[in-house]
Amino acid sequence: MVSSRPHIILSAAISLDGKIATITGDSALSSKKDKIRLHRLRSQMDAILVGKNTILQDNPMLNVRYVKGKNPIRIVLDSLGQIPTSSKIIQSSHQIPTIIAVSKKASKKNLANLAKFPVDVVIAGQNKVELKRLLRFLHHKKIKTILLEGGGTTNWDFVSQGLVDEVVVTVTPYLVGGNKAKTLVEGDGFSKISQSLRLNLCKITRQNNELVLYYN
Ligand SMILES: NC(=O)c1ccc[n+]([C@@H]2O[C@H](COP(=O)([O-])OP(=O)(O)OC[C@H]3O[C@@H](n4cnc5c(N)ncnc54)[C@H](O)[C@@H]3O)[C@@H](O)[C@H]2O)c1
Ligand SMILES: Nc1nc(=O)c(N)c(NC[C@H](O)[C@H](O)[C@H](O)COP(=O)(O)O)[nH]1
Repeated sequence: MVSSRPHIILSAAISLDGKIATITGDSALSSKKDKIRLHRLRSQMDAILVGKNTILQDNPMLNVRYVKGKNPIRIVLDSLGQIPTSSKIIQSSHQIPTIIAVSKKASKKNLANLAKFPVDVVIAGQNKVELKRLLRFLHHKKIKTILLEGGGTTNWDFVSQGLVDEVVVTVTPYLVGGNKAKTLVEGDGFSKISQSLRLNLCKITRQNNELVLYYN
């Protein structure tokens, strides 16, 4: 069957207790070896997608720098178009193609600020970004594969709509606790295990103190 949307791989590092960051938002969980593995995976993807909070918290580059390889297109979900133009992703948009997906709720002022940079602003949805609509657009733009790099809120949006095809999770040797610390998948959650997304474990690799789990 020919798919009408990109293939989506959810990727993250988690603590042993399933968190993707501490209560203060510190997400430096991966070892250097894991970052090298992640960047190799990034270089094989057409695009990387994250939610706005990950940009605010981590100010990531979302590029390939620990290995040689091509940079994927970067996509940020940001309903209101509030991402600061001082963020690394906007500041480096001259070098790496960058898409900001917003809804019709984004203010003219925010859109005008973004328009000062060579970012592609895509309006897809009334209040939030309608993921299926955005994915259709990306598919037309020849984006066949997306690495979904969180955070937990964005992961839930994709999981709850049946839009995750694979999961690659690095289990790191930390117990961080905190009932408000973000977990791999946030949102309302499924009520029943029988309704939740069930995957098949297809590969495990060990990197010293970490395990990388591959599910599809
Ligand atoms: N350990 C890891 O692998 C990893 C990976 C990514 C992020 N993180 C951490 O996760 C935390 C952030 O996670 P989070 O759950 O707070 O936020 P998030 O990064 O998922 O961003 C959520 C925001 O993205 C936007 N968004 C999401 N879905 C949208 C949609 N459908 N339409 C429009 N906008 C949408 C909204 O503004 C929403 O508030 C940070 O602390 C970050 O460090 C960790
Ligand atoms: N595999 C993985 N291990 C981590 O320890 C971690 N924090 C992330 N998190 C993904 C998230 O998107 C981060 O913001 C980027 O990993 C930072 O991205 P850059 O290095 O600046 O490209 N992913």
